[in-house]
This record gives sequence, structure tokens and C-alpha cells, in this order.
Amino acid sequence: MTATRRAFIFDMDGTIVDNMSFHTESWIAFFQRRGKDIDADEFFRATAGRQGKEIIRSHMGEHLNDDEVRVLNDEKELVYRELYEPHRKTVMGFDVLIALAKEMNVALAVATAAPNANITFTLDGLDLRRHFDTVVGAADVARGKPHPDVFLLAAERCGVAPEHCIVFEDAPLGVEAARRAGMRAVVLTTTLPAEAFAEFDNVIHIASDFSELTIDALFSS
Ligand SMILES: O=P(O)(O)OC[C@H]1O[C@@H](O)[C@H](O)[C@@H](O)[C@@H]1O
Repeated sequence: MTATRRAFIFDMDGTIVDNMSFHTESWIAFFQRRGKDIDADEFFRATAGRQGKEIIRSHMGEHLNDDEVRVLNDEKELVYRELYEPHRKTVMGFDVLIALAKEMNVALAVATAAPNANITFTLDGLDLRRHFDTVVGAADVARGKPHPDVFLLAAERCGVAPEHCIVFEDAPLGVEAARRAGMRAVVLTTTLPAEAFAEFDNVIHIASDFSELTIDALFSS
């Protein structure tokens, strides 16, 4: 009998790397330049996991065409990468967890709202891409989280059914996207406290980093 294939699907920003404060800082600078003040906490809860183009349209107007949105988003992401680069590193326990998962034949995927330039910056900058069976980003799907598209595409590319996938997330919109995809989620409290996830019935574990997680325990939750 062959064992059921299982997968870990990792959100990238705020999960593999603890960088969301740098995203927020770059959005604040971006909007300040245009005379708009934003509240950091409220902004994170409402936007983390959405694609940059969706965030720009919802704050600056649906009338913007694709080229205008791309230029604006590139400006924001460039600032983010400059700010975060000196701090770029994985969250504690991540490298050990994925090495163990590989040994146990668990498929590994990344599912992120980030554009390709940020995926390259993080996954290639930290030499992580080679560990993953697939990487799904903003360029691969039309809609960001809370839509389930990135997670469903990652699962499909891994050849694993949603009920055998565990998503790792730091943002409420990401956990909601996992819920809509029919997937369980492990929450990393890199950015928000555990209470922010109280409403979700698909959350099986909440942790401050990856070091306390046990693969068998997660799949049997
Ligand atoms: O899906 P992930 O990896 O958490 O990425 C989310 C982020 O992607 C970024 O590209 C956006 O600029 C952020 O504002 C957004 O929150």
C-alpha cells in the first residue's frame, strides 16, 4: 500500500521570514508621499496576504490601469526590499522543520501574494528555492488571499488533496484563504497575537516560531 502524499504549504512573508513590519513601513512611506496617513495595525489586518495591485487599487482607485498599478507597486516593493535586506533571515526552526519534512516525504510548497521580484529576493536571497516542489506567487493567480487560489494551485502542483495539506500562515486573510481551500492551518505569531485568530476553526496550532512543531503531531491534529 502506498502512503497518502501530504504537503506543507508555507506563506512566505511573515511566515518563512519575519518581515511584515518592513512591508508596513514601506506602505506607510508610499502613502505618506501621497498625503495619506495609514494606521499600521489596521492596515496589516486588512491587507496582509492581498496582492500589491489589489491593495493599491482599493486605496487609490479602481480606475488605475495595469501599467499604472505596476509602476506604483514596483515603487513600494523596491522600498520594502531596501529596508528589509539587512535583516533577511528565516524564522527560527524553519530550516530544521523543512529538512525533517523532506526526510518524511512531505511535499513542500510556497504560496504567497508577493510578486516575482520579492520571491527572488527572499527565496533565492536565502538559497531556499531548491527545497520546494513548487512556488506559487501573485503572477500565477488572479486573486490574492482571502481567496483560496494560491493554496489550491500549490496543492494541485504537488499532487496532494487539500485535506492532506497543512498551511503555515501569519495573517488572518491567509488563514481564511486556507479555510476556503479546505486546509488546516498553523499560525505563526510573528506579527499578530494568538487572539487575532480565535474565530478560525481550521487553526490546529499556534506557535511563535517553528522550533516547537512536530510533524507527526501536526498531521494527526
Ligand atoms: O502572502 P504573503 O507572502 O504573506 O505576502 C503578502 C504581502 O505581499 C507583498 O508583496 C505586499 O506588498 C504586502 O503588502 C503583502 O501583505
